[in-house]
Amino acid sequence: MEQRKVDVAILGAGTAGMGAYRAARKHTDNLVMIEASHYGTTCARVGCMPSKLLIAAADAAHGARHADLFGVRPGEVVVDGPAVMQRVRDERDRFVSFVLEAVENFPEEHRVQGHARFLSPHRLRVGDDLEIEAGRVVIATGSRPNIPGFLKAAGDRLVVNDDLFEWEDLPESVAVFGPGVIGLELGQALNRLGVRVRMFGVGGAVGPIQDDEIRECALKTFNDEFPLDPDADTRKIERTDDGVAITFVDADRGEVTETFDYVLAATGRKPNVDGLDIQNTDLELDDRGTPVFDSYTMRCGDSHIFIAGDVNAALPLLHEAADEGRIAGNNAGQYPEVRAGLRRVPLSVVFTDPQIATVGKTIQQVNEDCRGCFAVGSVSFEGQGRSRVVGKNRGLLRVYGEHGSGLFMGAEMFGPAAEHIGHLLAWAAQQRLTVSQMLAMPFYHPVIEEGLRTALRDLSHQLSLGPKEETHCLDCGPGG
Ligand SMILES: Cc1cc2nc3c(=O)[nH]c(=O)nc-3n(C[C@H](O)[C@H](O)[C@H](O)COP(=O)(O)OP(=O)(O)OC[C@H]3O[C@@H](n4cnc5c(N)ncnc54)[C@H](O)[C@@H]3O)c2cc1C
Ligand SMILES: NC(=O)c1ccc[n+]([C@@H]2O[C@H](COP(=O)([O-])OP(=O)(O)OC[C@H]3O[C@@H](n4cnc5c(N)ncnc54)[C@H](O)[C@@H]3O)[C@@H](O)[C@H]2O)c1
Repeated sequence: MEQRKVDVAILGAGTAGMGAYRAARKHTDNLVMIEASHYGTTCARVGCMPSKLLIAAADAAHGARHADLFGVRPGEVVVDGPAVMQRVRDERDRFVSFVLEAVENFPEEHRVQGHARFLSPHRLRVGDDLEIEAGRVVIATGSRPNIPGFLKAAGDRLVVNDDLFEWEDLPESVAVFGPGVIGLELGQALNRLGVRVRMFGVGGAVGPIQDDEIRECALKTFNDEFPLDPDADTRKIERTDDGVAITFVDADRGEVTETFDYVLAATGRKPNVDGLDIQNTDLELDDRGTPVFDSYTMRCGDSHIFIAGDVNAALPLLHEAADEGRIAGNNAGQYPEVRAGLRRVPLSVVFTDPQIATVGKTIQQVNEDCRGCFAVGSVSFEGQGRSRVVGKNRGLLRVYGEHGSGLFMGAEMFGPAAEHIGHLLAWAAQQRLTVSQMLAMPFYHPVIEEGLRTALRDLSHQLSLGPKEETHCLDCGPGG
């Protein structure tokens, strides 16, 4: 058995692990980054990037099909499945190659391949023939799809996001289980590429939406495109000669059976803690078996172990994994000195059409923090000038502010350009701006952001800080 002794060991070479490695290396050259599988990160290989590539193809098809709105008739729209999937893979491989290049630039002695697990708080076993004694450890092992047992009846036709990007062609039909972020993004994209899609949820959830009015609006809009039951009653799943037969209760038709080529499990992700023999660390675990940690230092209890990225199940997003990795790596490197790192205002974007953005506190958190003393401003994008001009006039934005202080607290949006408006709102929340300060900022004309101004004016009025928003106000140009 080979033995090594290092100052810092990092488990996982994803976004969080690589960030941790770079930060820790500023403090010591005696460190290792251990990767159980492929280098390249979840984001580039099977996550953010290939999903957005598929969505880009879907947007192109959708745009061509709806050009008629503008009097433009491109003719029959043909989706060439193999060409769509080829571009997804080619561009994906390009993104992955940049990550691989970065890893190859790390000194060879810093890179170890094999599955790591704890033998004791300071000792790690990697594969069968390496033992590492580590002064400090960063756990950055990511997450994997969580597949409910009943979906296994789909047999070889059960797929997760990783499999989908390897398809050589588009199938005829896909049943998507889980209308969460992954299910909505991939399901809508497949549907727009001509694949028959039906979406099955549980408990009524739609993506990350917490505001009931936004959820209603999103649910109705998605259902105009493909059937999405957020609380489906699925009776039976069976692998047949033709694919997968799913028996479920349809609101209009009662119990029906529909056959699909594939079942996509998008039913949430599971932190990769279970393969770590975490019980050998003596760390305190929460009721899901995840180590209890400080979200500013990423330190587990008062130990020498830090945890960053999807594995801690707190904010499973790319920019959060990068921040957490940096904080964890820095603290592991300079241990026993441990410092709080910069955490940002929560921001998430779902790349559906319309997009979903959530910013700052949820409506439930605002209610709790303000003890009920808050107001909501809103705007519908149906009549909003710029949104109508570009034919993207669907959706709703709701902004939350505190009575008295006039502080902007958070927002949820289902609408056009939510990826951009979400950023403006997150920057305002992080600067702790009041609604009046936000309204003092410039707004160009005609832009979708004028819709944000309308929502803020409404909020200002609801907080008794400003007049009622005029309908068709002329200083905003038509349709603010
Ligand atoms: C389909 C999809 C789309 C997404 N889209 C977006 C998006 O648009 N925007 C966004 O912000 N986020 C998105 N995400 C989320 C984002 O990809 C993750 O939050 C991010 O990649 C997490 O990085 P990580 O470093 O924690 O994990 P990973 O990148 O998964 O890295 C963990 C690494 O640890 C390794 N590992 C596991 N166990 C061990 C072990 N015992 N020993 C050694 N190594 C081990 C794994 O092999 C893996 O390489 C998406 C995710 C998916 C699945
Ligand atoms: N645009 C982005 O930023 C982006 C894109 C994709 C993924 N992600 C990240 O990846 C994480 C994981 O995504 P996800 O979509 O797997 O998880 P999720 O938690 O967003 O959604 C899972 C969905 O599956 C549903 N579900 C659970 N069990 C079910 C069952 N038995 N039948 C039907 N539905 C069921 C849940 O109610 C939920 O709606 C997200 O939380 C997000 O942080 C982000």
